Amino acid sequence: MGVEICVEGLTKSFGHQVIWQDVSLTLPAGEVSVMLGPSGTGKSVFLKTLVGLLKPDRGSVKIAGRDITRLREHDLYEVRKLFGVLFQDGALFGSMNLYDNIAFPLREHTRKSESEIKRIVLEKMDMVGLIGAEGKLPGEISGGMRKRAGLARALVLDPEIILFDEPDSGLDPVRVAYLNQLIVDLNAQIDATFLIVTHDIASARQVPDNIGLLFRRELVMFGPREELLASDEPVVRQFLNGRMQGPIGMAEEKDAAQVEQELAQIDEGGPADALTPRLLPGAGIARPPRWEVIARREAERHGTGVTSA
Ligand SMILES: Nc1ncnc2c1ncn2[C@@H]1O[C@H](COP(=O)(O)OP(=O)(O)OP(=O)(O)O)[C@@H](O)[C@H]1O
Repeated sequence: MGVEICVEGLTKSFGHQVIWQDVSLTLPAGEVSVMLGPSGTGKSVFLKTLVGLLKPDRGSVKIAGRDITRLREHDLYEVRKLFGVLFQDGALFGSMNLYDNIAFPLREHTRKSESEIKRIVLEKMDMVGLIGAEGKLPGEISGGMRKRAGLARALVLDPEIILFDEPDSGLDPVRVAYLNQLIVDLNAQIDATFLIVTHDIASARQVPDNIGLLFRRELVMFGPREELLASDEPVVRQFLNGRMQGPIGMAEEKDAAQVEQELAQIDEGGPADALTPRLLPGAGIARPPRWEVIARREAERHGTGVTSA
């Protein structure tokens, strides 16, 4: 079972540049959450702060009840073992084949025998569909395969929390669809707490239990998927619909009068958006028990049993 992450009043600056302030949210144990936000709003900084790679100016990050912002390096090292992180490019060592890349955390952080390591590496490679590619170098495979190899490596220490930094960047839509399915299947199988930073709205609509949005140095909203997808908050609607009209500008925020004029001109036409159906785990993979509760909640809000297929 994954662990809950409870963030309270978190603020981070670099020099005089405030990245975000007073961020509070709870990532529920075992659930999938997505963090959205325009470029440069500090999503990667947020991930790094959760894992203790960056120290916030103020606030707390409680993981399994311990505030990691106050831990000494040795204790932080222990807490970090709860995490698996999938970096944007997979962060593989270019001179090592996939097997050795994936075995690396086990050889570094455990005293397991090579035969035990082999069992675990092959199990994780099987989970991400990479069996047969053990001997390949990262430079010899596609971007999608590199992501999956990075994911297998993030899984070998059986993490309670997995952070994904733009897992879909640089992938074609079909590979993104496969990766999303893999993420949903993995969550159902290992029950860890997932946080995904992405720019891909289609993924954000289908995959998570919860969605958050960072903008103007603040967390505009964080809550259940169906709540954000139905929100009238202009920033949320603009972002989820990928529109130019609204508070988010090309480089900076726009002035209030311009935003008001643009919003007045939007004709959304037709009935309010139907709730995008949730991506279900693949055949043979049991749905986590929480899905029943979520399906009921979504059906109540949207009037149909869209998620209980
Ligand atoms: N170590 C650092 N020192 C100083 N400034 C930093 C550091 N790391 C990040 N920043 C600044 O923090 C801001 C937010 O960066 P971050 O990469 O978290 O944004 P992001 O929302 O992930 O962007 P994108 O969606 O484009 O990946 C940027 O202005 C960046 O320059």
